[in-house]
Amino acid sequence: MSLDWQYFFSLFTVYDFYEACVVVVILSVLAWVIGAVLGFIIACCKLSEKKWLSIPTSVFVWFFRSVPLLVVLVFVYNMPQLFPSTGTYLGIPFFAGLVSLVVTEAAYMAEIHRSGLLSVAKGQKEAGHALSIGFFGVQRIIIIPQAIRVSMPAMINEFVTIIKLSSLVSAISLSEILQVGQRLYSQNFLVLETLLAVAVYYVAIVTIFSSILHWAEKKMDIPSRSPEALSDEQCEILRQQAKAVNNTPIDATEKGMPNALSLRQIKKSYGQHQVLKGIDLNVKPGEVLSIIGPSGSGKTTLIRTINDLEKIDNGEIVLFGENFIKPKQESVKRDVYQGIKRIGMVFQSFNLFPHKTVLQNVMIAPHYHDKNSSVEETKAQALFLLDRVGLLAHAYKYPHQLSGGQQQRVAIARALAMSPDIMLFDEPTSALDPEMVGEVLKVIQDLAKEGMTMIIVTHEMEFSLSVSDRVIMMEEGIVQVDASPNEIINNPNQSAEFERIKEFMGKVA
Ligand SMILES: Nc1ncnc2c1ncn2[C@@H]1O[C@H](COP(=O)(O)OP(=O)(O)OP(=O)(O)O)[C@@H](O)[C@H]1O
Repeated sequence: MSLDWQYFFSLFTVYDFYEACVVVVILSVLAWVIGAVLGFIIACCKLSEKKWLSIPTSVFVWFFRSVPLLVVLVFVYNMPQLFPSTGTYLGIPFFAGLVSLVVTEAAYMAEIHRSGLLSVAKGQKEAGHALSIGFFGVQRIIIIPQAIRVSMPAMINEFVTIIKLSSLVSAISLSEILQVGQRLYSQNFLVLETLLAVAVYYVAIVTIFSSILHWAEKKMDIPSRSPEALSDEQCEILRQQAKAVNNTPIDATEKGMPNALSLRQIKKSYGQHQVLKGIDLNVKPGEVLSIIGPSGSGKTTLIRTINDLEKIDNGEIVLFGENFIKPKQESVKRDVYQGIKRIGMVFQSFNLFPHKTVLQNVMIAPHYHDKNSSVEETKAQALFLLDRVGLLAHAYKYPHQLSGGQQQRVAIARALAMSPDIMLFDEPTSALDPEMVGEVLKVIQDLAKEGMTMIIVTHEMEFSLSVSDRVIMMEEGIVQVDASPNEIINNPNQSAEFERIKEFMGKVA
């Protein structure tokens, strides 16, 4: 027996096949898009801490991933027997097929989106929070674009699966490609030739759409983008556009000026482990404070409480005499967000947004908060800040194209873009190679000279002595020493505490 090739080729002129192809494409695209959106909502609910959201959605995913599509399909198509009012839509094979594909795909897509969302580093959310961007803003601008990039290859794969699964809808008499083929071979019994043609139609659809989606995926692939550094001439043009950010330091000598920060009896525990044991600390406007101490003494935890990245259990933090942070149950969201806006934070691991250019990273917070400013205005100020940290030439690069030191300088510019009254630095040089430490410390030093109020957690002992007005040494969750660099170095009263801090500094340096 041999195949009837003439008949096989004639099947590519059958109009019904082309009509069926359109049905398959519309059904698949709709199922993919609706499934992706629904799947995203389900993934967010599944990740929620609220049990009434996470439990039902987990059950939904578990159920529809377990039941074969064919069963869902036949069940949905026959649903009007149970609920006659649904017959208007579910009695139509196309709608019954679409509903079945959507619920099944939503369950699969939810798992794809969940892994995408989980893949976005925790630091990204924290960086958004530190820029006082609200929950939905963080999701929209920072988390979702990154999660979708991670999910994209699996989602493309899912589209191919949907196209193939759409052939099952022939079971409820939808006139799709397989059904047209079945109709033909039931008349002439040329089964193999017809199924071969059916396969070619499916392969063609899958190939065309996979190519389009792979092209889109490539367009979204940030690591493959590598914009060049700008030339001196290009930098000069940008420099002309740059506009100074109005960041006049607060006049500390002004009469009646309250403390920039007052920490009162701050306590914080992780489970049974009390990390902060009642910290009292006042920081005057314009003061530079370094926090040093052995590993695990609570330095990072303390600085993170100052912009609400860690909740406090007890005490309060007052910002320029105004209510700011209180324990969770007493906390006023508005006070917290208003306060965070006045504080810039620089993290050990930079936490730049990898899907945004250097310039966009710096523009993101002012653009989000100041709806009255034009994009040009925000851009001009961002260019000014980038020039100030020596990175104007890298404005259009992505974070992955920069060295650690450069990334940290962008992070400083990003924090300064909010015109903060206080800057917090959490071990800003710990993740850097030794040769890059200097360039970051220089930027911090310049800020200190300009009168910026700063709290710096650092292991750079010499730097802390040279740049700070006061050095705080923490040990086991309490402030052991609070003194000026001069007192520490000269120790005029032969204080045992200062000897201890000198000994510690000697060991670390
Ligand atoms: N999210 C957390 N959950 C549980 N324990 C934590 C958490 N974060 C910090 N800790 C614990 O709190 C203590 C203080 O940690 P912290 O990071 O504040 O110390 P550190 O002084 O900054 O140390 P290092 O200099 O090594 O960064 C440590 O014992 C740490 O294990």
